[in-house]
Amino acid sequence: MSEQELKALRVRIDSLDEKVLELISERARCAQEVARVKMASLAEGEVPVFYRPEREAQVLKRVMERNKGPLGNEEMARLFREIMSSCLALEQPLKVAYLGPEGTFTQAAAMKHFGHAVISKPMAAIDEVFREVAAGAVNFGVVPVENSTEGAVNHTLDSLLEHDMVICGEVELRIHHHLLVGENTKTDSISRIYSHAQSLAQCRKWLDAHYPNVERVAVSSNAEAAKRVKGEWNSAAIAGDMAAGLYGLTRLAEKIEDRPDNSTRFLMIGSQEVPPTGDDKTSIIVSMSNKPGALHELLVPFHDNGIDLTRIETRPSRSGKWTYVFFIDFIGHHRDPLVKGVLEKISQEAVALKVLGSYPKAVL
Ligand SMILES: O=C(O)C(=O)C[C@]1(C(=O)O)C=C[C@@H](O)C=C1
Repeated sequence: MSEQELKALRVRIDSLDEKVLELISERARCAQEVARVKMASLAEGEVPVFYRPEREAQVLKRVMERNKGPLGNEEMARLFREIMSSCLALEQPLKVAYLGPEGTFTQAAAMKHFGHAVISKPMAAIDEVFREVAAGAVNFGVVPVENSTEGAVNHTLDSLLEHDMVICGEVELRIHHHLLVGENTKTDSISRIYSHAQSLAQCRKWLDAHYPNVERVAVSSNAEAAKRVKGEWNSAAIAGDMAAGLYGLTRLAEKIEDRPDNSTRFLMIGSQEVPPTGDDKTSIIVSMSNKPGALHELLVPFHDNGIDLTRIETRPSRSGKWTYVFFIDFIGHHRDPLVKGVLEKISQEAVALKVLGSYPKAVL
């Protein structure tokens, strides 16, 4: 390519950037207008709701449907995700608490869902995220709920039982783990590997094969593990890209998770009910009486109405020995007439039924 050709293409890019810039600014002014309309149409004492997850899901889906390339759908949606995040920040900067410290996969999930224009607050434990949301100190919380290799995150399920929260969104993240060391580490004398218990479990076979005699130490998060090894000489951490970058660690081995499709699903919790989008999921907790066939009774209405269950999890109930509650996720919104009917049928048989929330299926 000649210098002249390159110059001409850059002139074209400059001119396109000017147009993109003007269009993004016009969109941002439009969002400011939306905020004005929302404020103007409030009834006496009503609180404005600026964040609209159902609308955001619609915008991102539309972008993906209309995208003709060469950028991929996910890539294009990610760009629009950030534009929308900045537009929302003009209306109201969202405050989001997540399972910290900085650099956790939960932080990455929060950014994937809300974009980077939010004010984010790392919390030390899952329960603290719930308490922060319950206290109204933040608009939303982000917590992990299940991993494709290791299963349920029980702390989150138990917190959902204890607190009155609304689930208003979900996001899935591919989880890649690396073995990380600080600059002073003697790599041939590693005697200890830190990580979160779930991450150690997700890399169990790799660790058995490569570091069978090294002590595995479970800490509160993999970002915490990364933070610790920064100053230590004989230790390594298992953590992801964000933590590696944040603490300036070197990757001794990359993508060491036992399953290449290792993914984690995260929930957005808050107090805002989300209207139907036509492509939603609902999460409920049900407790049935301890009698034969109870689980069958619970599942029949779903089957009879052709409603897809996406997950069912059992946890001991807090109210009696050997009694259980079921966490169920299914396709549909609790305002859909079909779903309404199923929930009514279940509540006739159940000891207790709580709808945790209906929310758009993850777009990104
Ligand atoms: O449509 C709205 O209600 C808006 O506030 C606009 C907008 C957007 O930028 O498209 C911004 C924030 C909302 O969460 C959803 C969409």
